[in-house]
Amino acid sequence: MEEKPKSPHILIFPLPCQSHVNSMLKLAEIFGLAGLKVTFLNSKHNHERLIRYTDIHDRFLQYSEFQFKTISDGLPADHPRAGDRLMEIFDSLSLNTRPLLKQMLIDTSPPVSCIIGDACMEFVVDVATELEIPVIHFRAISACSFWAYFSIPEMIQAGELPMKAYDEDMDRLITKVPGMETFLRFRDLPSFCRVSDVTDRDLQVLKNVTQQSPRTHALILNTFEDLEEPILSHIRTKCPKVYTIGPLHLQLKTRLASNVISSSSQKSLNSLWEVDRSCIEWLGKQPVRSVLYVSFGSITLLKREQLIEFWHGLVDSKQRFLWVIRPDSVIGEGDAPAELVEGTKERGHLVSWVPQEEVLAHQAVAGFLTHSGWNSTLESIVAGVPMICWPYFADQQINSRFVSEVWNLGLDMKDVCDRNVVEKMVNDLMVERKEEFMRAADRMATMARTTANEGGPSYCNLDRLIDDIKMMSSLA
Ligand SMILES: O=c1ccn([C@@H]2O[C@H](COP(=O)(O)OP(=O)(O)O[C@H]3O[C@H](CO)[C@@H](O)[C@H](O)[C@H]3O)[C@@H](O)[C@H]2O)c(=O)[nH]1
Ligand SMILES: C[C@H]1CC[C@@H]2C(C(=O)O)=CO[C@@H](O)[C@@H]21
Repeated sequence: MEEKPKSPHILIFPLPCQSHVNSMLKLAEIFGLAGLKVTFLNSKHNHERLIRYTDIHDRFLQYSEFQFKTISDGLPADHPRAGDRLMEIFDSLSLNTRPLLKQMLIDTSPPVSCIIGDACMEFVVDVATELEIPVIHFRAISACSFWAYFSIPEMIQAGELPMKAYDEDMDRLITKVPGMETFLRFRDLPSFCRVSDVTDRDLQVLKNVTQQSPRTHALILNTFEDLEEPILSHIRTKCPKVYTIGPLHLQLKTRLASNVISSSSQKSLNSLWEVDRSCIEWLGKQPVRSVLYVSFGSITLLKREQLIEFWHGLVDSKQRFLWVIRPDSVIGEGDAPAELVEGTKERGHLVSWVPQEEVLAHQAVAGFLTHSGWNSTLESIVAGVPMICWPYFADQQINSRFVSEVWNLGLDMKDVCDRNVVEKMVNDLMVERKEEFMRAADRMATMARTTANEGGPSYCNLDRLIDDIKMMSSLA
């Protein structure tokens, strides 16, 4: 009798950072919908907060072949895991988590047939190779950011990195990122490139992890061909097998809607904090397309003076605004300054955490002042909402350049925090150039929805990925 092909057992392991967890959790749920056996490996810290603030366990109970496992990220419980201190996680993972992962893989039964690992974690490829388990990389950033990181060795070789001195010409063009020679400035590079010494720890970490991706069976990117094809063709010269499956949040929604069995709620899993739904009621009282939504993601930290500059610019713009100020996001303070809360009542609404996809889809929202995190950028693209970009760190700098100069979906406020600039850009986006940006955003939103709908390129790529994983497992 023909031996039944082995069914895959996939271990999905994100960088223990909220947005990476949430992206890969969406992929995991799609695998659950496809009936695959999945072990989702989350850090203890993040899993406890997911349990506390979402319906994660009930939501995944319906997938009989799905299990959560947790692992220590090696950081103390009170570590902020935000701002630039987040970079400390890399050493901790490599030192503390690596041996735990190896032992877990040895002990897991049935054995793991394929690891989908966050491409930020170099040690995963090393451990998997030692145990002869195939690895597929998932990188939670844009193709353009990935490609800039991948080109760091060439930039160093050509003397384009590091910074020359602190009076560096931040607007000098970078020529060693193929496909970006005509518009990429030094200031648009990932923030880890703003160093005067190429041995800088963070630069080395990001350079080295990105160079690992060609070692893996394939690379998964949460993007789509219509958005980044020119850059994807460059990446494919180094990583031949790239699966573009984005926008992932839209793919999941599409697949949940067409799955008669799934009882999954559409409630957001993007929660490391209590979601405040008062914003939806407040939005319901605002005129159509009248509100600027303001949020800087799950990691950004702001100085008090920066917060005040944004506040004056928003109030002076005379536009309505919904502003997320995350509980841990103001350096040296707890919540937002009292005078800011008091002075905001007339046209603004302050909240600590919102269901962002729902907010961006609301008819009252006409613009998004964002830090250009990749998930926020994709969510804004899908919702057809133009952006003002104020990048904080990592891949955000290059995302904001593409939003403004390549995709024409908004304005880049990089490296500036001034009330007059905030006021002017808000008025440009919400009044002066509103129709222009809305038209461009609507065109891109249509392309995003087409690719993620059944039969679209991203949808079909994800089906191909599932078939690829099944094939790998049957050959194991
Ligand atoms: O009130 C809020 C604010 C944000 N979000 C969600 O939180 C996520 C934020 O993700 P993202 O926009 O990617 O920003 P970060 O949390 O900062 O993400 C980190 O990880 C990303 C890759 O996953 C990188 O692109 C970013 O630069 C990096 O900072 C999004 O899905 C939002 O929908 C909410 O649900 N409610
Ligand atoms: C901790 C940050 C360093 C880089 C990581 C990342 C990436 O995939 O390059 C994006 O932003 C952050 O989430 C991670």
